[in-house]
Amino acid sequence: TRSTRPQRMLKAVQKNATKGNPQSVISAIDYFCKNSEWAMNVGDEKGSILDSVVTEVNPSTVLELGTYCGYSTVRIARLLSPGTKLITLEFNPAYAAVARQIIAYAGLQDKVTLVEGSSGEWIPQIKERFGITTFDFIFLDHWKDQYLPDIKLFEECGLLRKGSVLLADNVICPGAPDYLEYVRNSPRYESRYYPAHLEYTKLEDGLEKSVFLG
Ligand SMILES: O=c1[nH]cnc2c(O)cc(-c3ccc(F)cc3)c(Cl)c12
Ligand SMILES: [Mg+2]
Repeated sequence: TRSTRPQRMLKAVQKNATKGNPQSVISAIDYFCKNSEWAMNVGDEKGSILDSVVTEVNPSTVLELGTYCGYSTVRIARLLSPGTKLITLEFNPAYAAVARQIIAYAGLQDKVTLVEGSSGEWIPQIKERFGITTFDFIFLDHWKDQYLPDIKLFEECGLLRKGSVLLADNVICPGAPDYLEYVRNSPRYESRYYPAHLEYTKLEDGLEKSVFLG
């Protein structure tokens, strides 16, 4: 049967990237998406903004919602201090299977814990399962309708501390208007929009960075 787009992306990484070299994996995926098939990775333009926020925060505890093929997982993990690990949640088992291989090809498997399941199911279990008290950095890149319920769940589960940084992809395209309204109007967050474009296109999109004020 015909391969899937994530499987073709993995083949492109294995063909064009250098094992153990995260930057070459990132470049190989961007090349594949620009020249062969569009795919919903955060991409190089928004990815550079992601890099700058991760570098600024220099987090000890990191959560990513929405692994897909692991492109942003690799972008984040390559910037973490030695000994720091990130947890990434993926609902789709086929995506998770490809992501594990792409993360391993980049040589970052020891810095990543990939969990298969839904954010709603897993967020309440994180403290006890992973010994986390609060997250320094959270990247929301799963399903737009889940952004708002999940940020409320973070608050309810006591997973945020004064200064926790949440960065959300796709707040314009496909768009998360209820999430934006919440973080921009809540007195508990300081929010800022980073304008950019939908990955590999000229369509408007951007990232929303929200700092929890406690
Ligand atoms: O579902 C998504 N999760 C995480 N990131 C996503 C993303 O970066 C882009 C898109 C998207 C946007 C426009 C379009 F025409 C088709 C797909 C989606 Cl749908 C997601
Ligand atoms: Mg996205």
